[in-house]
Amino acid sequence: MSAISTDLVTARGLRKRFGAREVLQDIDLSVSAGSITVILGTNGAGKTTLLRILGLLEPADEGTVAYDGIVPGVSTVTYDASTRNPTQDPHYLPLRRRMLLAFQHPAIFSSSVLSNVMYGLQLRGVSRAEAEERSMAALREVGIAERARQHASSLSGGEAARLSVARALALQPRLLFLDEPSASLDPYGTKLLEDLLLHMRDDLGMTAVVVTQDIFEARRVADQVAFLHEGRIIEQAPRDDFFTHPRDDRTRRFVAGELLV
Ligand SMILES: Nc1ncnc2c1ncn2[C@@H]1O[C@H](COP(=O)(O)OP(=O)(O)OP(=O)(O)O)[C@@H](O)[C@H]1O
Repeated sequence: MSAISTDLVTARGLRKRFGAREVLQDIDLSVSAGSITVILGTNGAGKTTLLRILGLLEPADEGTVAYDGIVPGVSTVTYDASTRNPTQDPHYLPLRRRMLLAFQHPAIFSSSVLSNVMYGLQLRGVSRAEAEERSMAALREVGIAERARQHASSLSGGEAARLSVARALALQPRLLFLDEPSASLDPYGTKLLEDLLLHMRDDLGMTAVVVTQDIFEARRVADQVAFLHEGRIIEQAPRDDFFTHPRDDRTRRFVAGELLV
């Protein structure tokens, strides 16, 4: 990460409610360009919902998100809660094309593994030949090139997770959102994923926001850590500060593996 870092994503005052339940409250979050920000939190804390809002898959009820320097030639794209359906709104299309969200159970199209990786590239206007070349290279990097012609629905959970990472590698989005990327990976797959994540940051200049419940994974990959608890960001800090000098007692207890009630 460069010494002078700019914030690529700045969320202010995000709130989200499902029925009577307030799932996110007054969320402020900053994501520096070229960094890996890990969102840690307990089950049901709102991590996936926050990722979906930041990734423009879900509207917030209140608040704004500024995306700086993601769309070429456009300094800032601002999202606010008056947009009811950011997924459909053409205003956000150039922004969405520069972002990729990868979920624990990736959306898999009913076609070959290779086509699943190529799809995003072709959607963005990359020629078929180049898309195939980049996709095969990505599948080799994640270790499932021999599955390229196989039907994607026949992949195991861990292989599907690798397919998600291959999509990111092939596409090289400016901003990558990963939801519990190593949840179904074996130790070798987890190491591969974490190494690729660091490679994407260091060599490809990508910025990532990673949701996990695994504090050890956060220690290994994070530049910044945000702790989300019961819909609120309790603390956001550089990794070492977060783990060695947590400011909030709930963060200290979470990091120590204690039950938060
Ligand atoms: N579409 C929805 N409709 C109603 N409630 C929802 C919806 N999506 C999420 N929730 C609720 O919002 C809360 C936060 O869910 P979310 O998936 O964001 O949490 P999480 O931190 O990712 O949890 P986990 O670690 O268990 O995956 C949960 O109580 C969940 O039941």
